[in-house]
Amino acid sequence: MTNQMITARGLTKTFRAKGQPVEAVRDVDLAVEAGELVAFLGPNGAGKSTTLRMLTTLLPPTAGEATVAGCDIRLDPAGVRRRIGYVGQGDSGGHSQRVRDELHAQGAFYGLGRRETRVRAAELVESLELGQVANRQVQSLSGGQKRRVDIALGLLHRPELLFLDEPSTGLDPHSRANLWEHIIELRRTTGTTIFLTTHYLDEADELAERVMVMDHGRVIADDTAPALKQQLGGDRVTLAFGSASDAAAAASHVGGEVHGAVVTVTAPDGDRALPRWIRGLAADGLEVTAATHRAPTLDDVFLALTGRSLREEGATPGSDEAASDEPAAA
Ligand SMILES: Nc1ncnc2c1ncn2[C@@H]1O[C@H](COP(=O)(O)OP(=O)(O)OP(=O)(O)O)[C@@H](O)[C@H]1O
Repeated sequence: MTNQMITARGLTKTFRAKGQPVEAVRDVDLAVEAGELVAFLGPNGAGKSTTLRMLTTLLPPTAGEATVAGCDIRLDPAGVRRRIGYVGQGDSGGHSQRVRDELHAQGAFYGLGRRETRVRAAELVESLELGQVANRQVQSLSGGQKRRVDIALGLLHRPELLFLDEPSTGLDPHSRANLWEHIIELRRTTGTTIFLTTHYLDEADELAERVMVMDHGRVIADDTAPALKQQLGGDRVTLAFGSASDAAAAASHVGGEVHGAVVTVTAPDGDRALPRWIRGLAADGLEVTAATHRAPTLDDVFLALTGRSLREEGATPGSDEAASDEPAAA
């Protein structure tokens, strides 16, 4: 039997802005099992934060139902809040207290005894490597250190489930990698279920066990990153020719799209097809002057699903795995 940590059916949120309805989340179904690390990926305005805010009882749904950590979000919001940790987008930068005092205050907020709070705070200071800064004011810390303090605050009461809303946004690549190491280590040692939102394709791809892609308020894909890429991405092969007319003639053999003198083809086994195509085209007098092959990315998945690129929307700031489609010399 599976142990569901989050289930949602028909979750919907419609805001009103300037008298007009804004359908932020539309009829979303979710199922997250205990212990999973799930990334909710999508462009700005897709509805990720609104979904998280409903699941964490910060926002009432317009329609639909959800159970989080065994509690109904409408009937037992206090039960949900006791069992979850939530780290929103706003960071702890404004906090003027020292890190350790901030953690102790959080323990008191959750009704933990003084001794238990101190033990737990010390554990988190150690596991999130905050020892060096534990006596500094939170507002004096770096962005990455502040996010680690936020995560420690979210985990103080030992929640079964941790929601993180864009934990790494605004961090430099080194701090992002460091934060992720901590998140993964925490998950490994505590088994806490983690449900997070991100814009970063590379993070979702490499680190999450399951990726849910959201667009215009709907979940449009839900699987492991390799499965999504296999089903929807396909390898990207580009072939360059001496002229646009050669490219057009080649496309009639191999399919794909023509941009000037370059043909781009999406194929499940592009690496094996590429030498075959080059030989076949040469036999027809069409010389490939340059070629590339690359494995599919989650952006290809998003493109296949929506016809748009997440990158074009500027939704992947700092994404450092941007793959070029410019062909190199063959
Ligand atoms: N309080 C509100 N009133 C009106 N519209 C809202 C409100 N909150 C969110 N929206 C709208 O709902 C849609 C979804 O917003 P949401 O913040 O959930 O998206 P998101 O995927 O989390 O985006 P981001 O990645 O930028 O945080 C957007 O069109 C947003 O403008």
